[in-house]
Amino acid sequence: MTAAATTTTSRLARDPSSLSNPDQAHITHLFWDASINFDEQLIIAKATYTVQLVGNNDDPSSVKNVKLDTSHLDIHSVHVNDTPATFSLTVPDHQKSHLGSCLEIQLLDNTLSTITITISYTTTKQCSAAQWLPPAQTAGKQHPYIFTQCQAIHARSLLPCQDCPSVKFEYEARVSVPDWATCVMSALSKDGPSKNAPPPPPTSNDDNNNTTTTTFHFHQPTPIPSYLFALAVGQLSSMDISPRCRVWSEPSMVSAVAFEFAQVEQFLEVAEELTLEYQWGRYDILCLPPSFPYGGMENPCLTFVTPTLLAGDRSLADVVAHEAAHSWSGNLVTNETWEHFWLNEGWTVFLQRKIMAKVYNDDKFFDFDAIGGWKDLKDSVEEMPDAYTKLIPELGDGDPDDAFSSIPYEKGFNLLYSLERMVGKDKFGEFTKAYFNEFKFGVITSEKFQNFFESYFEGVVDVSSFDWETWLRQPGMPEEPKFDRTLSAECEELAQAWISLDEIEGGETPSTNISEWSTAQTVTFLDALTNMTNDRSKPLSLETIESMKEAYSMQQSKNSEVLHRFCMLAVAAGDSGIIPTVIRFITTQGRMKFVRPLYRALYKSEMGKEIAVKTFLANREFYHPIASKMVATDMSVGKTEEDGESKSKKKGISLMAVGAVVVVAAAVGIALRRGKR
Ligand SMILES: CC/C=C\C/C=C\C[C@@H](O)/C=C/C=C/C=C\[C@@H](O)CCCC(=O)O
Ligand SMILES: [Zn+2]
Repeated sequence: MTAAATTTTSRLARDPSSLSNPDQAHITHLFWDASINFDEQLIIAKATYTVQLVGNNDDPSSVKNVKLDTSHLDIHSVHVNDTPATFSLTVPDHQKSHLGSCLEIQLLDNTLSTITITISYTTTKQCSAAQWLPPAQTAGKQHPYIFTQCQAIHARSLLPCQDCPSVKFEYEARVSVPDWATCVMSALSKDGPSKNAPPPPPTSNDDNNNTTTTTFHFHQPTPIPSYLFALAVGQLSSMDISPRCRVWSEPSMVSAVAFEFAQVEQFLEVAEELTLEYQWGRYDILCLPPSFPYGGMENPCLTFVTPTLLAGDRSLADVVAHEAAHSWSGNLVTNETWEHFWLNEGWTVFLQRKIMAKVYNDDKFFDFDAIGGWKDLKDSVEEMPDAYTKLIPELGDGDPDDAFSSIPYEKGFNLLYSLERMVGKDKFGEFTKAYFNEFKFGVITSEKFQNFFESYFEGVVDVSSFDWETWLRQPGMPEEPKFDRTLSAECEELAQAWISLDEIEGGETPSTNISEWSTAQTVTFLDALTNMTNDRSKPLSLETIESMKEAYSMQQSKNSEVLHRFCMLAVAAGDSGIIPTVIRFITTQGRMKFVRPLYRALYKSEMGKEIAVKTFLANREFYHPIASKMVATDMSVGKTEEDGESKSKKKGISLMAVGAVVVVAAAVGIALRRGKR
């Protein structure tokens, strides 16, 4: 490990998203002993932490307490060095409920620099990190399922921790589950004959409920921040796709998942050429049930992905390239606080585009994909408050989930792209390797990044003209770079042709045959068309939408990216015929990238406002708690159904007056998920 590897907490910026005190003490190791109780939908756990005390002037005896983040945990007991300890939980601030309560553990007469803290606790129904799925929400329909999503600050609802990315710890885990289930974690298995083998059923015993259980064992020897702690338990199968890569999913999907992500070994090899050797041993992929709220989550050793990537033709596998790239940017070099999130995501998008350009053997793909990213950036800048359009957002004690958008991804990418253009590709390639090598196992801020860049190029290239201040601290869009539009031109021309048809009465339907186009081309066409309608501040007409349906049948697309974009255009056009398709789409998968804009668009439209609220209320249990919270906020729906109704009524929406079409359409979602198609 390099010097950056040591977490020198005294020099860390204060993290506004955590109530813990890492400047006084930090966790270096966790042993997590947990039992998954599907009947009660809770986790009963004992967490044992090795904690290094720092204190004032490096005097451990000055540390009076250790403060940990928790959220809705039932804490049963706390021991310090095997002796019962006094602890208290602060009352959560309702204005900042995402921060949870601080667990303060008193240290008495301590002179040791390293102590052990053991906490017995149980999670509760309010655990925002976990979604407990009933059998009906799984592909197999036989058994329940649980999965977690901790980024950004949900780990505290799963275990007491220093829920700030600046604190990195190794972990070991022993997880007891029903004997039909398999447990996977963001770690290496200790159960197989070798660490690479799928775990055989390890030990069996009877727990208190007389259910036969199996215990799985894991270790994560590379220190991780709390947001990368992850777990899934369900009926799972696996298939090897390379010596270090295996896919996991419910049994009926595993071949499809193996086919879709077969390129992952190649992604890793290209990423290694761009950065440095892969550090995590294994790179496995878990394809989750459809309510997983993100495209992918870079949990170390085990990326989590949404099944909406299963297009059947590998056309959406760039999300896996993205998650694989996080093995360096984010997981190895980690944003010190969430205000520097762009360093996780901007770098990851940059590496992802380099990887895909190499895999497609086409340099021009880099700009082609960046053009799509530019549109996402524009949309986010229009939608988000100014404070969140800065690359270093003013997060304060606001909820990081509220600040999440494409901005850190795409503005961050464009900052790196401008730097690359300034110094040249070759030099930037060398800088990339130097950067990951310097900060691996450590944490990074925007200031550290700027300093490292400037000193790296000192005397080599004049980089003094780069306007860091505007890039990092000013709101809004950066200046648009001159992207190479060779690959996008045809897609943009077709979009222009549809706009012309839309504007000229009796015009000709464009004749371009797109049946052989790649998904990326189709998506670029739809993005360009959306951009053009936004620029002229007028949606497409109903006639144009009808002609598009006839020409391309995108309303029936099996590709989630294509279907999503077409649905957005049709809703904006006021096409009530698209509503059943939209409802089916937003009630059979819970990926926020698709679900949130569609709910918002429906909610904004005259035809869809009541439908949106009613559909959400009828299906809210289907969504992961994070998605449910975000959609509810987007539509000002309250926490409970009654609350939602009263809030909606205050906004002038009568939920009683929902038409038959709405009820039928909402039922479609439920029936489809129950497999009644
Ligand atoms: C500037 C914002 C500051 C902090 C926010 C950090 C995390 C926020 C949070 O809401 C978690 C995000 C997790 C993202 C996981 C995966 C994404 O790459 C998915 C992107 C969308 C998709 O493809 O579905
Ligand atoms: Zn990412």
